[in-house]
Amino acid sequence: MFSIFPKDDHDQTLRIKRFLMAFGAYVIWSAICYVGYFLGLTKVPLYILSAGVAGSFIVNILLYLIFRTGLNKKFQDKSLTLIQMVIATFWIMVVVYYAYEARSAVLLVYMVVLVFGLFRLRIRQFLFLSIFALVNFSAVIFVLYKLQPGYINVRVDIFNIVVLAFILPWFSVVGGYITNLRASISRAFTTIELLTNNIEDIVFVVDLDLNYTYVSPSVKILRGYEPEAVMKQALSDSFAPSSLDLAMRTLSEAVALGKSGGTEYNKSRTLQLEIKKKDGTTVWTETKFSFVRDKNKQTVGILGVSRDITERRLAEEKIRYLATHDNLTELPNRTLFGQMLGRAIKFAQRYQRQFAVLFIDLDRFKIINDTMGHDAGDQLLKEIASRFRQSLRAVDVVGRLNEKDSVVGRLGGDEFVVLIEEVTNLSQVATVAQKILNTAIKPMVLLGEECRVTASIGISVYPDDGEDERTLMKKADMAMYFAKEEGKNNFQFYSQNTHSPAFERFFVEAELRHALERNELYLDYQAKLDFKTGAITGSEALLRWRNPGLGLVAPTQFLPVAEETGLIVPIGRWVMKTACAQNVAWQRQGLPPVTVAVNLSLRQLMDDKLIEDIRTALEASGMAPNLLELEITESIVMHKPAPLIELLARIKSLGVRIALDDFGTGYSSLAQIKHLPVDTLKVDRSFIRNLQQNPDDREIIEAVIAMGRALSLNVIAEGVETLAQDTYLREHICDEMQGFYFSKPVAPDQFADLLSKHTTPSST
Ligand SMILES: Nc1nc2c(ncn2[C@@H]2O[C@@H]3COP(=O)(O)O[C@H]4[C@@H](O)[C@H](n5cnc6c(=O)[nH]c(N)nc65)O[C@@H]4COP(=O)(O)O[C@H]3[C@H]2O)c(=O)[nH]1
Repeated sequence: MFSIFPKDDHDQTLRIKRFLMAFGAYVIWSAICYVGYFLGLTKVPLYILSAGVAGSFIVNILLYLIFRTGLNKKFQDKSLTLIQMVIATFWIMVVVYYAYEARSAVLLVYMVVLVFGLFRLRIRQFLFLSIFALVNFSAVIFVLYKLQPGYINVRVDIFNIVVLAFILPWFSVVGGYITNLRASISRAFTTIELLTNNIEDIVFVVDLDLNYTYVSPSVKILRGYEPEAVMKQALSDSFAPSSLDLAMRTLSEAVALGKSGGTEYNKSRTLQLEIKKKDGTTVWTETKFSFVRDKNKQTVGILGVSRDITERRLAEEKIRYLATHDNLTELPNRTLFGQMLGRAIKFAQRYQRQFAVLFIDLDRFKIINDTMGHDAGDQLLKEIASRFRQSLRAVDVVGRLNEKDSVVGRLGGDEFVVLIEEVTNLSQVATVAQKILNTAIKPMVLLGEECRVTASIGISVYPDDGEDERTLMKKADMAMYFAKEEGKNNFQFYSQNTHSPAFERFFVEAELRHALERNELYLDYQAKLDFKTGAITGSEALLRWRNPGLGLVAPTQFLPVAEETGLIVPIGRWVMKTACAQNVAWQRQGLPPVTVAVNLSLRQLMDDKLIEDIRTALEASGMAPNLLELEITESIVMHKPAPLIELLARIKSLGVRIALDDFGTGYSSLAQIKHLPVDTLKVDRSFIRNLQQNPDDREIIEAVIAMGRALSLNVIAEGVETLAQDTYLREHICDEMQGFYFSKPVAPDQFADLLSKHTTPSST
């Protein structure tokens, strides 16, 4: 279809529109001429008038064709304003010639025509047009003067020429000024348009009534709306329900502050807001608000800049999700479950409600995982997780305690927890527990084979079994072990039975099995001090176990279990490796080299790989062998002397030192000690404890010191707690001491502090 404007050429369309406006002026002018003619105001012959009108129409059609063909673009003045005005001037001057008395009126019309030029012509073009007009007018007057002097009023016409001669240059100056102003405004707009077109952020301005006064074109990209469409919308229509309140509240506060002339809001404010899109979806933005102020620093509106942060939000949400959910089963992990449990406690406290925590362990999971592989194990966990989820009400929470960061990674991954809220009686909990057992036992196909797992469930109830998260988890865990002890595939409520010494022992054993991989073990170090110099000569590494359910467990409680079950071997290996690595770390911190003592139990001494383990610990850490001292209790050596002496000799051949711990209790004689490849005797703490009251203890201590001196062994007193004990031992020329009097066993950092303060002058 024909259109009077060219397609996709904004500038050319604009020029044609202007041209058509000018053409409109021609039409009006022609009509005025005819009206003037018929009213007898002009003596122009009709044929001249018609020829003029037809000529001007032809000229205008030609001009239109020039615009449509784009020929005008070849000219410097693409709008062809000057040509149009020159033609108009000529045509008006012809009419002036015939206008006689109406000359002044026609001149007035010409002045109006000149106003067009004010907006489009440069000074030079205007000057040219002015001279052209002046010459034309003067020529008309001259011709009239010659041909029809009766129509000339010399004084008036000369005055007209003089007025034109003054007015026209002035028009040129004003026109030039306006043209320059328009050019700079247009440049500014182009720059703004360029900026707003090229940034993806939405820039918008609202007035103090919260109506849009500007919206950048980028709104089309972000929201799918044309800027004009947004401008017509209410501001509140822009925000999704999740952000509507926050956005409107913030903006209203800002407006109130702006109106009251507040200055605190000077700094821009950033909010994360969800904004509606045309297609019904939403986009998350970071929107920065700031005041728009006028010259007098009065707030006149609010400027907002919205940036799309949907991807960032999604990434953040994903990170949050990953941090709080188990990857495999997508169940809440320990962290999130802990938070939910915390919330449940607060709720139950406030409304005096009961709830239950179920600790579920899959009975045969490890076997399946080991025999069928991890993939099958994962599949099983996923299946079980979805079964648990389905068998619970929506308000109940099921989580998985996957030890993601543990050394072995997957172990412990077969533990699930369930939170059953709003419990009115325990039979309700028992029903849920039974339902869980029933769903777990249902067969499933793994790698083409039909498998079954059973579950053992321990239950604790708030507030009867505990009022805090840790106690409830611990008791549910203990009850779960009790269920295992009761033959698996059953559930048990926590009760005092679960607390029997036999059960405690079982529980400690079960938990100790995971202690290493769950990083629950750590070492404290106790200083050994040289009596003569007052410097620290070494440390003793002492094993500690902190279990989430049991708390800090004393070595005397768990070491016998470790010893009986053989767990002491891998644990002892870890102790040796860690102690050597720590000792080297102190040296790297610039601290003087001191010995580190590690205790060895009978089971460790009987382990075939002991020598290899010692060597590995030394090599891995790079520690000098003579800085490692192995402590063996006197009683072990005395009861199994023959094979041990050989083993100790092999250990010594590595360059490692050996100390006899708890010395004095085994009644070793000088003759026996003589054959032992040892370096140090550690006087048992029981003799030190009573040395002031008990002369027998003093005698033993003195005998040990003498024995040590006779065999050139280092004698160290352990368990020194008082000044009196310290003084006595010092006076009896004991070599070293260890005990609470100087320092308790402490963490590595604290030991480093101690060491830096108590060094021999030569070693600093
Ligand atoms: N009352 C009192 N006690 C003091 C004083 N100075 C030190 N002690 C305590 O006496 C014990 C010294 O270690 P131990 O005789 O080798 O006795 C150790 C050691 O036989 C064994 N043990 C500790 N760590 C390990 C280890 O890594 N491996 C093996 N196999 N056994 C270890 O556990 C035992 C107990 O260790 P802890 O409970 O740490 O107890 C430590 C220490 O805290 C004092 O002035 N007063």
